[in-house]
Amino acid sequence: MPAISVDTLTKSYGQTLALSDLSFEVEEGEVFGFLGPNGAGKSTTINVLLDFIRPTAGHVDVLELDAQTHSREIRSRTGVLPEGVETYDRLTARQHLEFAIDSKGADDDPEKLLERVGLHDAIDKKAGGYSKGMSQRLMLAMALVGEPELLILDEPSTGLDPNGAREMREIVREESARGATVFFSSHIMEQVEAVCDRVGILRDGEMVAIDTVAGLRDSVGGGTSLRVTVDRIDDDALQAVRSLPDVGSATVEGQTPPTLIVQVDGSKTAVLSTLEDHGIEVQDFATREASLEDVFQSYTTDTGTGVEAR
Ligand SMILES: Nc1ncnc2c1ncn2[C@@H]1O[C@H](COP(=O)(O)OP(=O)(O)OP(=O)(O)O)[C@@H](O)[C@H]1O
Repeated sequence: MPAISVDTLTKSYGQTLALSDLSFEVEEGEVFGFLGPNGAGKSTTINVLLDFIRPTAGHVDVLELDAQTHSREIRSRTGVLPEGVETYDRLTARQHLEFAIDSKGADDDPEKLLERVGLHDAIDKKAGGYSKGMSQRLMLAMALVGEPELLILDEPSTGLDPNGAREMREIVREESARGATVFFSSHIMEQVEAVCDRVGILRDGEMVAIDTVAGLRDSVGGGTSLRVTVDRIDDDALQAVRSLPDVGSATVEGQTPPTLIVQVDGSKTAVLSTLEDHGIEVQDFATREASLEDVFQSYTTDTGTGVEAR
């Protein structure tokens, strides 16, 4: 049973087409990573799920309810960590939590929730004095109120240090273990890679890929990334590398010296010899397993090859 079902969703802001015929589903109990570069439409999608904005066309169900006509019930069963921090300067963490618990009709213990997010020491301090990371932790504690069936986290790692980011991942895992569905937008690949069952990559308002992390890696070439430092590069040589049967994508990173990042499934020597056939000197090369970062790059930059067309 899908927890979120987005069907041919289109949203225009005047002349700007933010979402174009977007369709996807998030299964109940799944941790779903929603990735995309700035301006791809992630926040717009989240705002439609919560009925903060209305679609231009299409239909969205959340927890099997129509997102537009049942938004109150959906919000009462959903925990939301919105983009940007919206704490009240004059209220303490405890007061924020009491407010959230009251408005959801829940009976959580504010102290326990703040302990979970590592903010227990600041429980009676006013949020006006909080760092960005502390405010983010507070917002996460508020999202957890009432053991929601669905958690919608918009860029949850914003402002968190590495410890905070790790704790956030642990909380996502715990929430998933108790059966919650987690929908989580990010452009931080490591976060997504570490916790998500499936990932959708949004680009210019369209879903360009949706799969498990392993599946996405395979789709860009068997999971190996070859990094080749060359003395120079030209379009002919780049195209020749891209047309090799085992190459998923090839991008140029940096110019002094130029470095090619090639997703390759199979023979790496073919890449090196193709470059040399074009009179290009290979100065250095290294291979590593493709990270989700490589996958993201190949789906969201124009310099990748036709993975989008697959
Ligand atoms: N209120 C608005 N009015 C006009 N255009 C908007 C509005 N909100 C978003 N847009 C446009 O819609 C597109 C999608 O924006 P959106 O904020 O949904 O992307 P995003 O993927 O969340 O980006 P980011 O990662 O930067 O938060 C962008 O082109 C943006 O400029």
